[in-house]
Amino acid sequence: MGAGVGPELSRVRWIQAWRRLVTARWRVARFTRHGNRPAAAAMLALNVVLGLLPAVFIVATSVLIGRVPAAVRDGLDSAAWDSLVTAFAVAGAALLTMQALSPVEQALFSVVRQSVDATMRDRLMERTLAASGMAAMEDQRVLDALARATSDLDKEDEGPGAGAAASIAVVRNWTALLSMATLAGVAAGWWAGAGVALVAGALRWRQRRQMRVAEAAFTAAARDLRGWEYFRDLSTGAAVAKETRVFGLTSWLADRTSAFYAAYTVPLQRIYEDTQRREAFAALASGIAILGTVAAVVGAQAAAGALSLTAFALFLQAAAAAIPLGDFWGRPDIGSQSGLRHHRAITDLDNALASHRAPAATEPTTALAPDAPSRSLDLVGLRFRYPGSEELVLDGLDLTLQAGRTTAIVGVNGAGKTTLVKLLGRLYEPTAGRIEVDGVDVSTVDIAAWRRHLSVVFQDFLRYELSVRENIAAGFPKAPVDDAVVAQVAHEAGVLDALRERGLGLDTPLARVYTGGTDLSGGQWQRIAIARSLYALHHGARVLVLDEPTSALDVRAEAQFFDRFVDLTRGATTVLISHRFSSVRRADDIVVLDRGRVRERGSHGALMAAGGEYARLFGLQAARFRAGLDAEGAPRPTEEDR
Ligand SMILES: Nc1ncnc2c1ncn2[C@@H]1O[C@H](COP(=O)(O)OP(=O)(O)OP(=O)(O)O)[C@@H](O)[C@H]1O
Repeated sequence: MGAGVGPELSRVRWIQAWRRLVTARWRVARFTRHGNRPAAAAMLALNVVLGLLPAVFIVATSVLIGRVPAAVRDGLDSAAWDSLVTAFAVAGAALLTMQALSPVEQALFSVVRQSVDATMRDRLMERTLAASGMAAMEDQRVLDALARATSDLDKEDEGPGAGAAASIAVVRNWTALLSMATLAGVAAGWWAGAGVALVAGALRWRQRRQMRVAEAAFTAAARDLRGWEYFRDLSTGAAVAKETRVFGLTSWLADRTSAFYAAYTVPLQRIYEDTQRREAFAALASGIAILGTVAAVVGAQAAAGALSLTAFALFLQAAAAAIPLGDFWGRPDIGSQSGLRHHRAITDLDNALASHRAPAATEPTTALAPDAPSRSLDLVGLRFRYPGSEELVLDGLDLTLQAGRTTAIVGVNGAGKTTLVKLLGRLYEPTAGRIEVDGVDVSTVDIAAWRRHLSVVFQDFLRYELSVRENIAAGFPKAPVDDAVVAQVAHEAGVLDALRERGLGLDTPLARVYTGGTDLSGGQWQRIAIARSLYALHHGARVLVLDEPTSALDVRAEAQFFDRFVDLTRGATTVLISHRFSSVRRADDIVVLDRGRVRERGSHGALMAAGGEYARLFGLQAARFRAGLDAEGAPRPTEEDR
């Protein structure tokens, strides 16, 4: 029984491998559905024609050669001469048509490639943005597949678009190869045609195998490739120019870049050389042996007069044209290999993202009142550990945030403050426990609807290379920009005055790469982020979360901001995270977070009177401020110093 299972299993494996190969190629070809279909159809028709034209040329020139003896014998007015001229005209027309159609085919290749790439880019964005939380974007498998799926987009000869276009372009080469083998068969017998097809096919197989082996090595080297790309961009990017120069990191960066480059290219090169040496030689030697035998037999037949001159010329030309078609096909080969790579990356990405997709809701989502929370936001027994981590960052946190009031959260580095912000934004789901809005478990609320209730200033907020207006209006992108509100919140956040002092306005691009553009100081950027969150409040957000919103503001600016804080937040439920006790003291409620739990809680007065951790830290900071030092003990800079 065991003897029978082996061949059966290997047959099944072959069938599976073949199906995988064909299915993947078919799927890559079907990328064309997402692009310019008329261009793809025209390209297909053109490639069939271009694939047949060499055969037309070879038949015509063979007929021409065959007619030469008769034409020479019978003279210019003979039928043989006329047919020689006709054959010459057909060969010339075939050649000229090939020359004329090739650039049109190239242009259609670009149209198909670009149109497919544009759609695939949008689909990739949709896929990744559809992941509602952060866990997917921190998953190595997702990041890896995403990097592979995006790395070839918009390249001239690589990517899904080039893959789709290449699936059509290969039709030309296969048509040409098959027509050459057919011609050789017609001219000298089926066995001669089969010999030509066998040699060209074997060379083709070796070529594709070499590409597959290199591809596998390339995939294995993906990590080194990412390292190389990272260090290459780092060493040429403007963002790091200051630090690399000040710390003299230039040669260190250059060494790292070269090391990663070598790590990913050297193994590839070795594989390439190995397969080139062993297999190319084997394929070439067997090719020469087969083709040599076939040519010798055909030549002997011709010499014996068993083959006409036309048939002999046809065989020779068809064989000579077929063999190079077994070699590397350039654009079609690079494109189809890259298309397969992209297809694999997309499949991997979908699989990796699927594990992060929330299970389909079994119950209808709960609707929130537009003014929720009107009573409270409750964190109930909240526990959380980051995916892949053992450490419990939040460990049974119970906390009620009164609606319309400001709760400040303080705590040492790593206490879990920012993690709490992420959970409030549902960038992660709690490991246990829940967040309730007026008694409604927020996990039962539509995530987009909940986020519309929320406005957040993240510690690492985004600095868009857009105008001041667009940077602020990003707080509520769903509605047309409301200029009056933009100006109002820019004024409230203190950014308008700072810009006007420099002769700048809301239209100023916040990037030096644009004409009239500028960059802002750290504190000024922070004011933009505050303005953005206030803009969201104007558009219906009810919960405002500020994670270290004034860390880059100077003392005077910070004091001014908090003087108007209650007025600015207009009764929103506000969570303020800060290391600066001077800014949290005015909060209605202060919570000291320690290792993911509430350690102390109360008003500033109550906590000071209790003489606990808050009082100790407050006293420490106040003493440092009196000594002219900041919270970390360094001399306190002004905003303009930054
Ligand atoms: N994405 C992440 N994956 C794994 N662990 C993380 C991640 N982000 C933060 N942590 C860990 O979670 C803990 C809490 O981090 P968190 O950023 O919430 O602290 P924090 O109180 O905001 O600190 P800080 O005052 O320095 O901003 C830390 O131990 C941190 O190392």
